[in-house]
Amino acid sequence: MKDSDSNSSYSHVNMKSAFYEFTLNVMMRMISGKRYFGGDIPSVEEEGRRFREILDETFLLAAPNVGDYLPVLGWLGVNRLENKLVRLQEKRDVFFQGLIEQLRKPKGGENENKNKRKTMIELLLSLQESDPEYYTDAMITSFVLIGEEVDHVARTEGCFLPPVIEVLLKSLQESDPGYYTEAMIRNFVLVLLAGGIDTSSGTMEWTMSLLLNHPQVLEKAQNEIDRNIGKDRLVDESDIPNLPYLRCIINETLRLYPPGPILIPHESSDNCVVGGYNIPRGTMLLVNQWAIHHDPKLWNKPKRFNPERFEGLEGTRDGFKLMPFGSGRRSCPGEGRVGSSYGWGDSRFDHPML
Ligand code: HEM
Repeated sequence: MKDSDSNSSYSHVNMKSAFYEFTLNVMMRMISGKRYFGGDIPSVEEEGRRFREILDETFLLAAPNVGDYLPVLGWLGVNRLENKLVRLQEKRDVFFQGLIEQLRKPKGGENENKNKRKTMIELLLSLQESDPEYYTDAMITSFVLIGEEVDHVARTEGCFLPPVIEVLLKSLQESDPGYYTEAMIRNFVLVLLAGGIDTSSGTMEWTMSLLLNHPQVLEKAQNEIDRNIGKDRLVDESDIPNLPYLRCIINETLRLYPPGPILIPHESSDNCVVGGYNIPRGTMLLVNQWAIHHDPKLWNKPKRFNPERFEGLEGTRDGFKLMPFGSGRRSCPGEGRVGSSYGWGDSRFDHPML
């Protein structure tokens, strides 16, 4: 890959680390306002690496648990999963409490106020003045923190979103300390990070691998970027809606290599019938999304990487045939972000290769 920092020609790039660090930076900026990698501050990078170890351990312990299928093993304490989970939770608590404390520290006087970003609540209150019926107090206090609407507000007001932890601490915890406890904030942040980092960086890695192995698709994607963006600047997040072929590539990558091949285990809240089988209430259900995405009855030549099959499709789902973000109430809340930040990340890596 061409090295943008030097006049010299090409250098080897470890794409796995590059995508992981990029995604971790994006997520951490959103959540705590921090950037771990690429800033040349060793102590901050060290904190990033510590966090990565915590995430790796979380995924190792979240792998299918044999005790779920053979409960007797769990009773005998064969893999001591519960002890390991308790120890991991202690480690995670220390890490996230540290993040909370850093953001709680009072920040410097007047200068800080001059450059201060508007908080999300301030933005919403200014909108309330123009449209009080829609932006009611109840709507503002219950506003979903991560969502398209918030993005929209920030964009139309032309400012950045304040970090999620700051909003949780400053506004929500102050207004309802009984509900927004520090344990709740720590776990909320952990779920967002655990759900968002490996899924996004892994998908970027698969996309790059597929593109390098299908040069004609890469060329078509580059032509689309040239036509719509030009060669004088890098792709920006707001360009993504003008890059429909890139969207097809993302969908085809997610079809072939969904980061959650059996989604997250669900539990039936009532007796129900699925595909003719009676499912009692309280049964653990796994959806084999991998099998659906590769089913020859649903897809023409399912093993082939063929982004064109998604031409004309808006979004990232096609009925129940394509559902890389799951479905229903517990589907992925990050879906809206993924098309923009992940597509943007990948296209930035595509672009310098021209
Ligand atoms: C390529 C990127 C991503 C993919 C393919 C993906 C996929 C998924 C899938 C399949 C589920 C389980 C849905 C189900 O069981 O029905 C899920 C859940 C979840 N995802 Fe994502 N995700 C991605 C990125 C993100 C991002 C960026 C975030 C955070 C901003 C995120 C946060 C979450 C959370 C919090 C859940 C749990 C939702 C719940 O249990 O109610 N994900 N994701």
